Order: sequence, then structure tokens, then C-alpha cells
Amino acid sequence: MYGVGATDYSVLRALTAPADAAKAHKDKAVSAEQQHSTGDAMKTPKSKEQVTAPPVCTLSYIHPEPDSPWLTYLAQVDRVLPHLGHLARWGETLKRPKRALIVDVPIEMDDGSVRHFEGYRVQHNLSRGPGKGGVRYHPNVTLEEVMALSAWMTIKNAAVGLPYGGAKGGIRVTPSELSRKELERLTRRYTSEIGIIIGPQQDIPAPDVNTNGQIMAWMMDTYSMNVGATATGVVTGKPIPLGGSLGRVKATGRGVFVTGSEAIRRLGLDVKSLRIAVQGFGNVGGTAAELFAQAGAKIVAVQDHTGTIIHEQGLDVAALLRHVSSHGGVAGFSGAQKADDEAFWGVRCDVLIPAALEGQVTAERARKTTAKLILEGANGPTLPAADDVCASRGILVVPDVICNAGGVTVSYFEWVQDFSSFFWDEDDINARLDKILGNALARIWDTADQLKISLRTAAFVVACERVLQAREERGLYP
Ligand SMILES: NC(=O)C1=CN([C@@H]2O[C@H](COP(=O)(O)OP(=O)(O)OC[C@H]3O[C@@H](n4cnc5c(N)ncnc54)[C@H](O)[C@@H]3O)[C@@H](O)[C@H]2O)C=CC1
Ligand SMILES: O=C(O)CCC(=O)C(=O)O
Repeated sequence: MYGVGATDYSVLRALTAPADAAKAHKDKAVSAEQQHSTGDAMKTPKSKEQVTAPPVCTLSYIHPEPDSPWLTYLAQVDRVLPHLGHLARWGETLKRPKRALIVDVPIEMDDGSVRHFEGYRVQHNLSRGPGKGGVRYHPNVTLEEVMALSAWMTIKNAAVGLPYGGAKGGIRVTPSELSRKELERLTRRYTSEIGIIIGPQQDIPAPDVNTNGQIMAWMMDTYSMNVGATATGVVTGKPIPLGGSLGRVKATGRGVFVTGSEAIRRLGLDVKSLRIAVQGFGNVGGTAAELFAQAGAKIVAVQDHTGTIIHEQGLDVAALLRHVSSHGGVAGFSGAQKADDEAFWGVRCDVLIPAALEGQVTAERARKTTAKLILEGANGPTLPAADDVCASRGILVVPDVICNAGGVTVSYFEWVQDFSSFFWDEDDINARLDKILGNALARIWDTADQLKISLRTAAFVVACERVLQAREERGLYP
């Protein structure tokens, strides 16, 4: 499954190997360091990837703060443009969402009052197919965050070769403050409001932070009532009886495990000897931790919105999953020591899995971590300055747009199964998932080796070529 062509991985190995091995690779390591960039321009030469100017957002309707997800995305685009050849003339396309819908979502609360919530659906790019991407319920959701998340979906879907553009949605809400009935009203009203731009052939939502199969069921039902026919293909991540796919719930975490295992293999590491720290213990982080623990790794630290826990000898992940499911978070778990939140980043580990929110791996935290490998379960967890620190410290980053692509890949399977009304078994789904992710990662890794760039920029090269090629071939005029 992980079979790949003969590739020179010695540069990456040298960047992550102990000092003596790195010395043996001195020449290559020096050249790689030049290519792989660093945050400290005084000590090391500028890399091909390092952009001299901070990214500029030319859109009048958002005013991003420094380190905002949209600026992170723009910085990533600036790093790929020099590698796009003639397609770079279409580069501005990547820096603007095609369509952004802001909706007012009024609902009647259980006490009879009326509250209004801000909702969004952004379609960043539709050149390669319908929009595809999740829906987030979180109090910090903003237009520009959803723009960034939708743009990463464009890149992710193209990097994996799925026939989709990129989209994302969200509501600015603290869902834990709503009753189940209020949550249902919120979801149904939001679905009706964005109903003018979603549809099985237009844009297909799915779960993201704080949304799940039940929310997808309400979305599917609302959309279906509005169009007058059952439209299972309008959302993915649905419960199985409503046209959901086996394997979707665990697919994102499984993808982190599959791509992470391949990176571990290429680095010459043994999973059984690895210590792993995981931030975010929800759908993605919980599943990734479970699979790595089953493979023999020690999960030594977990952080979520309720706190940080550490266990030097390795946590009992199955027990922690049960605790989180009954208590809503890791806080209070009896099988570990409670720790200070910032201590999480300095915990002794080999692999770090950020699987919570954007912007968590700052330059300072990248300097602090002992990890050799970062597996991005979350979208946009690493700031560009932290990417530079990782490169200069020899920390390999498997970027979000391939690492967490397992979820949307099985969403694609769900959509295909819904259209054909023919459902596959779970072994079939997992085998197809592993193959697609393995092939996509191999292509990205080859590109990184050839161009001497990071895996993130390589993933962007593969994806942006596909997106802009489609843009060019379709042309601009009706
Ligand atoms: N659900 C999916 O299929 C996919 C999710 N992702 C990304 O993975 C990440 C996690 O998503 P899910 O696991 O689905 O969400 P979830 O809602 O199941 O879990 C989120 C986790 O993050 C933790 N968290 C929230 N705020 C935090 C904070 N300030 N500090 C530490 N932990 C915090 C929560 O406690 C929870 O454990 C997000 O970035 C999401 O966009 C990416 C691809 C697909
Ligand atoms: O399953 C999907 O369609 C999208 C999942 C998602 O939101 C993501 O990959 O970030």
C-alpha cells in the first residue's frame, strides 16, 4: 500500500536524524537547509521558499490581523507561485474566493426569545468541480477564517485528485450553550439560508469542528424538504441509514495515521518506539491517537479545550476516549497528570499531532518542541514563521492538505455511493482510502525531492497546477 518509486529521501532523513547521521549527510543537509528556509535570516541564507515581504490581502471586505488564517494561506500561496511557470499568471485566482455568502440565522430560543447568529458559506474555487468542505460551529468563526478553510479545501481536493473545488461553512456560535432543539432550529435555518448555493452538483457540506452526523442529517432533511425530493448527495458525513458511508467517522484520523505511518517509514523510525503528543481529542485527534496507540506508539500528552494531561509511560487511549465521551473533555481523567497548557508544547515527544484549530504551532512553540515530525490533523495549525523554524530545526511537517485529507476522500466515496445507490463494505472503503492517500503523498514527496521544497509547498505545487490548469482550459467567458 505504501509502495513508492525509488526516491532520494536522504535529505529529509538527514534533517531529522541524530547528529552523527546528519553529519554524514552534511553537504546535502546544508543545501537542504538553504532550500527549506529558516526564520533566522542573520544566520542562514535565504531559502527558495522564504518570501521577503509579508503577504498582502488586497480584498476590501476583510481586514485580517497578523497570523490570521487567511494571511497564513496567502503566505503559503506566495511560496508556491515561483514554481508554477506559465500558470503563475493565474495566481491571483488563488487569492480570492469565487463566492462568499454571509447569512443571518435567526432562531427562537427555548425561552421564547429570538437570537441571531452569523452564518457563512464560502466557495473558494469551483474550477475542478462542485464545492466541497465542512461546516464549523464555533464562537470564533469569522468570514476570513471560513475563507481560509475553504481555500485549503481547494488545495486539499486538488492535491488528492478529488473532482471537487473548495468550500467551507460555519456559524459563529457556542453550540454547548444551545439545547438540542435550538441546535436543530439553528442548523435547519442555516441550511435554508445557504440553500441558494449548495446542492449535490453545486456544493456539498460535511462535518467539521463541533458538527457531526446528526447535524448532517438535519441539513439533508431541510434541503430535501426545500427542493421537494430526497437529496442524500447534498451533504456527506451522514448517519449510515440516511446514505452515509461506512468508515467516514474515522476517515480523517485514519488518514493522519496512514500518511503519518508513511512519513515515519521514510524517516527510518519505528512506530513502536515513538512518543506522541496530540492537541485536540475530537473526531480527528481521538481517532489518530487511537490508531497510533494500537500500532504500539505511546501517547504521552493530550490537550483539548478543557486542559492538558501528560503520562510519561503512555496514556490508556481507550479509557481516555470513554472519559471524553462522558465528560466532554480530557480534564479530570484519572489516568494522567494534569499539566499547564503551555507545557504541552515542550513535552518530550517524537511526533506532534495538532488536531484542534488554526495557528496553534507558533514559531516559539516550534522552537520548543522536541518532535521530529509534525502531522497536521487540523487545518492550518502551523504559522508560516513556524514552518521556517521547523525547516531550520529539521522537523518534518506533513501538511494538512494531505495529512487530514482522509475525511474528504471518504466523503467523496459517500457522494459516489449516494448517486449510484450502491454501498461498499468498510474493508473496500479503507483499502481505497489508503491507496488514494498513499499515491497522493508519494506524488507530493517526489515533487518535494525534485524541487527541494517542503512537503507543504510541494502539495501546493501539485494542487495549484491542477486548479490553474483547469481554470486556463475552461477559459473566462460564458
Ligand atoms: N472532522 C473532519 O472530518 C475533519 C476535520 N479537520 C480539522 O481537524 C481539526 C479538528 O476537527 P474535529 O476533530 O473534527 O473537531 P471536533 O469538534 O471533533 O474536536 C475538536 C477538538 O479540538 C479541541 N479544541 C478546541 N479548541 C481548543 C483549544 N483552544 N486548545 C486545545 N484544543 C482545543 C476540542 O476540545 C476537541 O477535542 C479542525 O482543524 C478541523 O478543521 C480536517 C479534516 C476533516
Ligand atoms: O468531508 C468533507 O467534505 C470535508 C472535510 C473538511 O472539512 C476538511 O477536510 O477540512
